[in-house]
Amino acid sequence: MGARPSEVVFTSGGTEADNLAIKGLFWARKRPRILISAVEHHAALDPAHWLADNQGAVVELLPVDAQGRVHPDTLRAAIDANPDDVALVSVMWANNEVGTIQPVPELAAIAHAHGVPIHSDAVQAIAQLPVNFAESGVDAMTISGHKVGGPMGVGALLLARGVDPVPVLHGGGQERDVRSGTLDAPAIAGFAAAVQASVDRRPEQAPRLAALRDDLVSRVRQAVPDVILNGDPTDRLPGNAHFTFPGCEGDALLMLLDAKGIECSTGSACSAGVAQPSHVLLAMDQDTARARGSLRFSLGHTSTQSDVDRVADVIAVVVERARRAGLT
Ligand SMILES: Cc1ncc(COP(=O)(O)O)c(C=O)c1O
Repeated sequence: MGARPSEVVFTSGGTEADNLAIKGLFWARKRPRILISAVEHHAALDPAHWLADNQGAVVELLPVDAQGRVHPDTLRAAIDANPDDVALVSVMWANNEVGTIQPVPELAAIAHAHGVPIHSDAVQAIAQLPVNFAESGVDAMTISGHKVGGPMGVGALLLARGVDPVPVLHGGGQERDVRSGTLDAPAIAGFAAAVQASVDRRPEQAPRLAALRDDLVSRVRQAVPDVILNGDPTDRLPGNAHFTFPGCEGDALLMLLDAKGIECSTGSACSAGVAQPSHVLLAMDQDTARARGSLRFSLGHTSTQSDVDRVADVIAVVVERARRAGLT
């Protein structure tokens, strides 16, 4: 991934890596403003909000366009307002709900032009997109084992040389003294193998997934003509298709599809079960009803054409039934 061994700080997963980057850089920089995109995963948003509630941080949510992208001019204007006050910037590589890819190298160049460190959560991206830590220009990058087919409970913060966040965990001084604690070597070995396999296989997997996803999108559109594809139509994670089915409750769709053996997700998988419209869709200027009628299909290395065929075969009937059940 373009990181030197000394730039890999192992953690217990993406959540810890995001917390270390955001809290640690905020504490190290001793400046108030945290510029963070409005569509981040809660693992990045919540530590920023916690710092605002408890440590005097000023969190500025960078707005996104209707496709979920932070425009470079938006970041430039936010930093320019007072460059000396900015502790850090955090913008994810690709969104976990709608799949939109952010212009991270461009954003990194803007942050660096002002001497501000930038963190990117690349948890969703590394198996599906060419992500190179050194070339991206970011100072800190979050990755996680279980999103690349590796074990749960292990991840890493890639941390450029000379970037020194204040530790969240203090103790034995492991991992550059940034993350103390005896490392879970078996989990790390599994994580390393999974990252290696996913990076090696990406050149054939990504186009295969994109073709399956495109087929899924076009057949869902044929079956449900008023369906809306959320996120960027092309510049998105190859395995992501995120739809709004107008007039439906996402949870009703989820249950009807589950009964037919199809697993998908409303909102972020990590926050499913919490009956709130997705903050990502709301940030994309969607109204609550549209946000609540949304569903994400994720394709991965085990997905096949017959999985897509199955969705295409049942989606019209399922949507019809969910519409009759109505919005609550
Ligand atoms: C974009 C993103 N960041 C962070 C996380 C949290 O990672 P972990 O579950 O390894 O703590 C997730 C998990 O889904 C994610 O999708």
